[in-house]
Amino acid sequence: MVFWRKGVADGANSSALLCDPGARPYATFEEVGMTIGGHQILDNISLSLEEHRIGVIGLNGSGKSSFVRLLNGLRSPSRGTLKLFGQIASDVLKELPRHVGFVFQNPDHQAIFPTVEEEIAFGLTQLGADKRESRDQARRFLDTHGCLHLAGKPIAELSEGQKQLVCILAVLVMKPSLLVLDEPLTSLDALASRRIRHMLLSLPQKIVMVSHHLDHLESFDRILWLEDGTLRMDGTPSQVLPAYQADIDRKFEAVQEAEAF
Ligand SMILES: Nc1ncnc2c1ncn2[C@@H]1O[C@H](COP(=O)(O)OP(=O)(O)OP(=O)(O)O)[C@@H](O)[C@H]1O
Repeated sequence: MVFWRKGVADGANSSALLCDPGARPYATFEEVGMTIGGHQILDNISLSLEEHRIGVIGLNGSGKSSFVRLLNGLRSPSRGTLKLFGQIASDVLKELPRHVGFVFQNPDHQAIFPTVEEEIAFGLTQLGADKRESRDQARRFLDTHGCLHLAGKPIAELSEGQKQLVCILAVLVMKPSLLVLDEPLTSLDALASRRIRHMLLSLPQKIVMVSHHLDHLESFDRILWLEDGTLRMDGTPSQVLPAYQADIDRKFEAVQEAEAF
């Protein structure tokens, strides 16, 4: 499923679209913070995003999912200024789903239609295609990606890897300029993970991907390391990944030492 807010801009009124999908940077955070229920989740994030491949890392609860949810309007800042595709994010919430495809860790949180074809077709109807046209387009799209054999299959009967692939295709069919992936490969076996990663890296779309697998991010252009809701480090994989790994090693040793006493 693709997340649409009620009244999303459709094909008929596309002249009213405000976002520039080619904007560089496509996202600008100025002292952005987020508080939910009195709990500070993100604080004082200032950065611009324009690289083709950006990885987001950090320990559990560091704010990665909250951060990437800001990019498609699933979450909103409580403080600071967030601009997406050249516009203040809160001014373009309805338009964001056409530019930002969001893939969740668990396909069961995303797929809502009974069959693969319906899941893929839904996004096309949201873009203005009629039902029949969207079904035809969905089948052609599945064919292009070597998945036509899955078209009529119930999503519930697919393997985890097939489900995740369908979720990614359901987002891609709408040709977003940015793909945001929140740990999309976690439940996949090594082969399925590698195949989907290979497919993702061959896409023309810009990608922001959360991952706990540091080796999956080695070829990326930029890594953001979040810690306790703040940006701890921002740089190339060769700068950030070893520093993050060393920090984990230090924390592990500290816990071991504390437990020894
Ligand atoms: N709706 C919410 N209400 C209250 N607290 C929340 C909410 N969503 C997230 N949090 C808290 O915000 C913090 C960051 O959560 P988030 O899911 O962004 O972290 P994460 O880095 O993605 O974690 P993980 O690696 O475990 O997925 C956590 O302490 C979490 O409990």
